[in-house]
Amino acid sequence: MLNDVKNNLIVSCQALPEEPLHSSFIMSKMALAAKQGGAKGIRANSKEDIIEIKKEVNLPVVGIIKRDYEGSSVYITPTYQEIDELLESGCEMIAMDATERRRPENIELIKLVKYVREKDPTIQLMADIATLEDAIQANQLGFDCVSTTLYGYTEDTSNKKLYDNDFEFLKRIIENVSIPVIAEGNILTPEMAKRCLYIGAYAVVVGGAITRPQQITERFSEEIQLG
Ligand SMILES: CC(=O)N[C@H](C=O)[C@@H](O)[C@H](O)[C@H](O)COP(=O)(O)O
Repeated sequence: MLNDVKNNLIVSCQALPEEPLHSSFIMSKMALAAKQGGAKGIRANSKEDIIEIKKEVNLPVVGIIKRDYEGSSVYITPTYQEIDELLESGCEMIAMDATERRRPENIELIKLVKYVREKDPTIQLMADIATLEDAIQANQLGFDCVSTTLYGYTEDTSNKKLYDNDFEFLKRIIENVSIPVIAEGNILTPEMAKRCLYIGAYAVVVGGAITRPQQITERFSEEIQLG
């Protein structure tokens, strides 16, 4: 999958149960629209959505399963259960939370990496990270790439955005790991996506700015009210 998306756009097509577009059918059409617009890969949540998306487009898919467990704030592919479901989904890459936070049942990240490698050596692994330390650890654990997905979304980084100080965090990750670094999270415009690639990101994942109309509308209505 990495070869297919190099220097290109991956569109994240996700709508959680509480969101207006929650539906595997709608996500498959979002993926089709993304493909028609030039996306070279799709990021998607849940086995059901991935299966529907795969029927509609022939693009490689980064699969995740978001699931909440009591006592852990890790929710992106947290346990073996979600990995088993993704292995059945047909996705080409699995992304998982690779932060140093405690996982459900204290499962160690390295064990999940080994599990995927044993079950299906052809599937690539993306580490969703929030700090430089997470990225370095993911590199050492043998992930195929890291993505800045969780920067700004953990207890320690909650006041941050990827685009702060001209993507300073992204630059720091690129300087310190040897695997491809994907820019993901709060990339709101084509110019920002281009800037990430110029800085040295391997590929860019854009979600809400393309596939979450409630977020897009909010930015318009806020701006109008400010005016
Ligand atoms: C933090 C978290 O749970 N991120 C999720 C990860 O899959 C998605 O909700 C995001 O849409 C995705 O990362 C793309 O980011 P953005 O929608 O900002 O372009």
